[in-house]
Amino acid sequence: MSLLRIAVPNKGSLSQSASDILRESGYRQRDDAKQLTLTDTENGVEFFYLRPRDIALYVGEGTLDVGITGRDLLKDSGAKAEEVMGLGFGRSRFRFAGPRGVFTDLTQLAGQRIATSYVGIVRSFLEERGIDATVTRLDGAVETSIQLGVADAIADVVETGGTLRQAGLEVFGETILESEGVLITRSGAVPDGFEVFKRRVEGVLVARSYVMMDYDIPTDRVTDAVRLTPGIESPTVAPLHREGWSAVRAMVPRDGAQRLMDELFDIGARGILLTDIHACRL
Ligand SMILES: Nc1ncnc2c1ncn2[C@@H]1O[C@H](COP(=O)(O)OP(=O)(O)OP(=O)(O)O)[C@@H](O)[C@H]1O
Ligand SMILES: O=P(O)(O)OC[C@H]1O[C@H](OP(=O)(O)OP(=O)(O)O)[C@H](O)[C@@H]1O
Ligand SMILES: [Mg+2]
Repeated sequence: MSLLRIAVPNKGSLSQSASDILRESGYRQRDDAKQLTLTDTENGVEFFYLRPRDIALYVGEGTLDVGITGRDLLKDSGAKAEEVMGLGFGRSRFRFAGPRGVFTDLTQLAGQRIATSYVGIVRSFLEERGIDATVTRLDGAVETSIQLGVADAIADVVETGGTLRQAGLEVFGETILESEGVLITRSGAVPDGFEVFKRRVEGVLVARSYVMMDYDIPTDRVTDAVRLTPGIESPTVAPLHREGWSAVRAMVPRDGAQRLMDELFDIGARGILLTDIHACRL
């Protein structure tokens, strides 16, 4: 059987998190940052560690079957690859920014020079809005280009906003794109072995966002309790040895789990336990 060929970021913001999610999904990952490829025959996959910016290209061409990259990089590449799912890490916003107090509106960009590492995204965004500006590609440290007189405004990845602040810049206009790490395949293609890979990764994402909740409750209040913890399919309800009591087990979203415990306690639940889930198949 042929191996599923997967592209993984070799450097940058997405690299560590991408390897982590693959490892949690049960795949082997390199332990030397200089390693270029890794074959995991047991799991039927082969990993290629590549620049995140190049990954959509390889996948779009069909050279590699699956890739992990940023949504912004995928969009910027114009490659014939499509997002299968967001992976919840490497979250950022792609924004226009300029010197403090200079720009308030996107229309002011007309006739200006804009520096960015994401020329594809910026050009199509401006074109859609009929704004005519000069877009210049820089490799990085885009924030400094205004001070150096190369550009009037920039478009760049903003995470905490710290870099912009340091450069005396501020964002303006609507957010161009909300980005995160994404799983991609060639447009319209479902490579052999992809379903299993996808299910494993999905299992990790669910395990990260859900926890298992167990509690005991008087049987006459089970209906109310189950309304609070409906689970994914439906909660498990089992009789306790103690007459008139039941045990309930259900997966609940990690966010808000503490509040849920308070509410369950209020309606009479006791022995409420929260447990991490490490992996699952739904
Ligand atoms: N704080 C951040 N800075 C840069 N990119 C980020 C950040 N957070 C998430 N990302 C995402 O990482 C991807 C860019 O990865 P890439 O490796 O090209 O650049 P990088 O993380 O800036 O690394 P470097 O510039 O050090 O090579 C994009 O999808 C971007 O949205
Ligand atoms: O909002 P913040 O939390 O400050 O993060 C955003 C900054 O991080 C990235 O730069 P990076 O460090 O990758 O350098 P680069 O510009 O050379 O890519 C990005 O290009 C922004 O400059
Ligand atoms: Mg960078």
